[in-house]
Amino acid sequence: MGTQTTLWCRARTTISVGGDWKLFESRIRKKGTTVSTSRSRSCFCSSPLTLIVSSMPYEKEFAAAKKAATLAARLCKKVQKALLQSDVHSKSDKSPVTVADYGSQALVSFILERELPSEPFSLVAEEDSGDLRKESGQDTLKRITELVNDTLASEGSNSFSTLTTDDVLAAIDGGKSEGGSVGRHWVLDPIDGTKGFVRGDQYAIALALLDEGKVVLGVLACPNLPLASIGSNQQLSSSNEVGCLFFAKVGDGTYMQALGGSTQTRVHVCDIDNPEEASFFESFEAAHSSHDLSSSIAEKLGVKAPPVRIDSQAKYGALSRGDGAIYLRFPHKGYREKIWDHAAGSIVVTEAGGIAMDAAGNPLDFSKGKFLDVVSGIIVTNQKLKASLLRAVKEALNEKVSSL
Ligand SMILES: Nc1ncnc2c1ncn2[C@@H]1O[C@H](COP(=O)(O)O)[C@@H](OP(=O)(O)O)[C@H]1O
Ligand SMILES: [Mg+2]
Ligand SMILES: [Mg+2]
Ligand SMILES: [Mg+2]
Repeated sequence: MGTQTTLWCRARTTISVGGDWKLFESRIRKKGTTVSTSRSRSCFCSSPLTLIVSSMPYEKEFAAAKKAATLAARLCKKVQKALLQSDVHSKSDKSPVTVADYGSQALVSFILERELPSEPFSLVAEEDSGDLRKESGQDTLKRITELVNDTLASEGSNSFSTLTTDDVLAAIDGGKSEGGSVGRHWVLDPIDGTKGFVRGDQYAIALALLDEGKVVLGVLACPNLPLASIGSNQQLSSSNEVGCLFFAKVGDGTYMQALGGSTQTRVHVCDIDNPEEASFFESFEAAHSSHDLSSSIAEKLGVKAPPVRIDSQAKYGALSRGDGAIYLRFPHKGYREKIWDHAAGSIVVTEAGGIAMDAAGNPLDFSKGKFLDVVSGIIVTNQKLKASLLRAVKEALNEKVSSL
């Protein structure tokens, strides 16, 4: 728990805020006091104001998020090891969903609500319980409930009573919030990269917290991601240990540890400034992101290494520790990105020194509800490659338009 300081501001006062200064400013403005602030973090209040400044904001939330994502990863690993055909279903949009997607969502929703009882709970999550409430979904619901209870029991804590199928449905539907720019909202992708999960490849449990529309913390559990680098320019490592947990809190940097538990290490994006030395990540699925467009961008930049194609936000995690220098994502026409596919990943990369933006260079705006409206695509890189990458993207997009 962080320490809290109460300040009584009458005139110009210097205060120090651990965390996001901009967010802090907007908060005090909302309280109806005019506050002018400067970069030196001094503020002048138009009326007396009590400021409660926590030196470690979001600390409880961060701990709860790490716990929830780690347990959800345990559930997913168990299912992936012995995935049965009957565990995989098709949603109304024909995309796959498995008992592990539902189980992970129920578990994370349940744990967050239990661990943070004094906070209003709002969760924007990918799955809903519609199909599980039908007659045809009853066996699947029982299997999910078993998985959730087994995972809670494996945690060794006796504080959880066994959940019923109704509890599981309610926990899944805890994720029905629409998000937005007011207050706090958790954002969850219970399994990002379900297609990768079903194939036995990469996937991630991605959990983030929005405060006033900004991502303030993010956790990415990547059960199949090697602890050693996976960039295409890397030497093969002697270690084949897999399972990474990335976590980032605004203003505090990004850290990685083994999912099984280990000391945490601070990670940074790579500092490559010569695009020829850069390697890039993209979706494994060509249906999710145009491989043709990314190869045209890579060619313009002079990138020599072949693309690293993996599923899920594990790409953001890998980039945050410098495995590669660029992540390109260009969905096909008509697709609208969802916030849960990028919220956790974006803070993991930005706190590691990188930038996540749309193809026009605009910052990603998570404050507009479930959807993330972006111009043309999403690109992620380090500060040094930003300008040349944006130029190459612009050229490649223009060529694509003129060839139509
Ligand atoms: N046609 C499409 N274009 C772009 N993204 C898509 C898509 N269909 C599904 N997706 C999203 O791509 C995510 C996986 O990203 P990646 O390609 O990086 O592995 C999916 O997350 P889920 O697996 O959580 O559904 C899904 O939200
Ligand atoms: Mg997803
Ligand atoms: Mg998902
Ligand atoms: Mg999905």
